Amino acid sequence: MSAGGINLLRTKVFDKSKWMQLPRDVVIGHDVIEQVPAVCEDLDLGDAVLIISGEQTRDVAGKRVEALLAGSYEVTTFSAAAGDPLETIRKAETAAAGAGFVIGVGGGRVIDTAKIASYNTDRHFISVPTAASHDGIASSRASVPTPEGNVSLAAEPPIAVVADTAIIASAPHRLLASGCADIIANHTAILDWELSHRLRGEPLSEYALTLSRMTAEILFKNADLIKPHSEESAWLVTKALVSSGVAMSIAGSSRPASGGEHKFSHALDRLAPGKGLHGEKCGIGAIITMYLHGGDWRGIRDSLRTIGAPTTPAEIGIDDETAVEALLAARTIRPERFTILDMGLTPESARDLVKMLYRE
Ligand SMILES: NC(=O)C1=CN([C@@H]2O[C@H](COP(=O)(O)OP(=O)(O)OC[C@H]3O[C@@H](n4cnc5c(N)ncnc54)[C@H](OP(=O)(O)O)[C@@H]3O)[C@@H](O)[C@H]2O)C=CC1
Ligand SMILES: O=C(CO)COP(=O)(O)O
Ligand SMILES: [Zn+2]
Repeated sequence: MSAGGINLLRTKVFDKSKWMQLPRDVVIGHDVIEQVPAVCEDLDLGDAVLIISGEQTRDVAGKRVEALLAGSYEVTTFSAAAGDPLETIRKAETAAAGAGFVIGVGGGRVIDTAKIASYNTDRHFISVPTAASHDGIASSRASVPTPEGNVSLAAEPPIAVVADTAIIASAPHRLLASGCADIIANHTAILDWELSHRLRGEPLSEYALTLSRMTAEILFKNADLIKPHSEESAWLVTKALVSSGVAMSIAGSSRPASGGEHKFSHALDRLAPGKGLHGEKCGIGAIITMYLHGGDWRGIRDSLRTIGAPTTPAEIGIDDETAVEALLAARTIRPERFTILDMGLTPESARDLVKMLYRE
């Protein structure tokens, strides 16, 4: 296979390409909300800003951001009140179209609304999380519940993240514990990804996978340092959430942080709406998927307990039969995402798993 001394096998044209979108400024720490004007100035995003926040988070931090920017920018506000998410997104898009850039100040739902509205109107987006409850803080993905199930959408990656640990530490501890559970669930998300790679040839990103695993391991090892209303805990968890979001951005999908445990959580979103937080449901699901992978499921359960996150469906008001239904329905959510829950789970085995692993 050689011509004129050149090995033809080795001259194959390299035609891979990838576009990763990562935040430009990430500011984390005590009282950094005061840095929002400096960040906007640094990024030179225009004169008109739309600030999206929620009913509670507007009081927690949205109004402060409005006040900080009022002197220098034309400020409009949008309340992403809980309700039909798709309708809220459409209304947010209309508001975003009239502004130069968008700031989302709130929890996961508010950040996702701001992210999608920015993407669909081609506006830059700044993420100001008020709680360390989910790893969408810094990612280029959004997760939206629809009547057909939860969809993972491409969204505007934040050009900046401003995470004030004083605000995050004063949020209800349940939100921080939920964020920890979302990260701990990366352990099983990765195992599902590797399984799909081995069985189905799904491409793996070693960098995204390693970053996601490392993030989960750091949190897992430091579970006993996570305390309610501690700014140091808020710091540790927020950094982990940013890092997990970056892993998703590197992969160009939520695969490094979302496997069967997330599909179980999304099935519960539909079967038991309003019960439990996103990360809480993912952590509960990860106990079962880790057991099925033959891994340290007790370790997952114990670290969730240490952090103060729930470990059984009953703790979030979900009965065992609904959990069984969610385990079985998980495979119908994003069916192209192959996970351990696609490997022959039956109603009987799902019932046995729920009984055995969620005993107390
Ligand atoms: N893009 C991604 O990759 C990801 C997206 N998600 C999405 O994020 C959402 C879940 O986020 P999550 O944060 O758990 O839930 P929510 O955004 O629903 O927030 C839960 C509640 O906490 C309140 N809250 C937030 N911060 C504070 C605070 N500092 N003090 C007091 N109350 C506060 C919110 O108030 P308010 O009423 O003001 O909103 C809301 O009532 C889901 O929609 C999920 O799909 C989750 C993981 C990853
Ligand atoms: O929640 C996520 C990662 O933690 C995003 O995952 P989904 O794509 O399953 O919504
Ligand atoms: Zn998640």
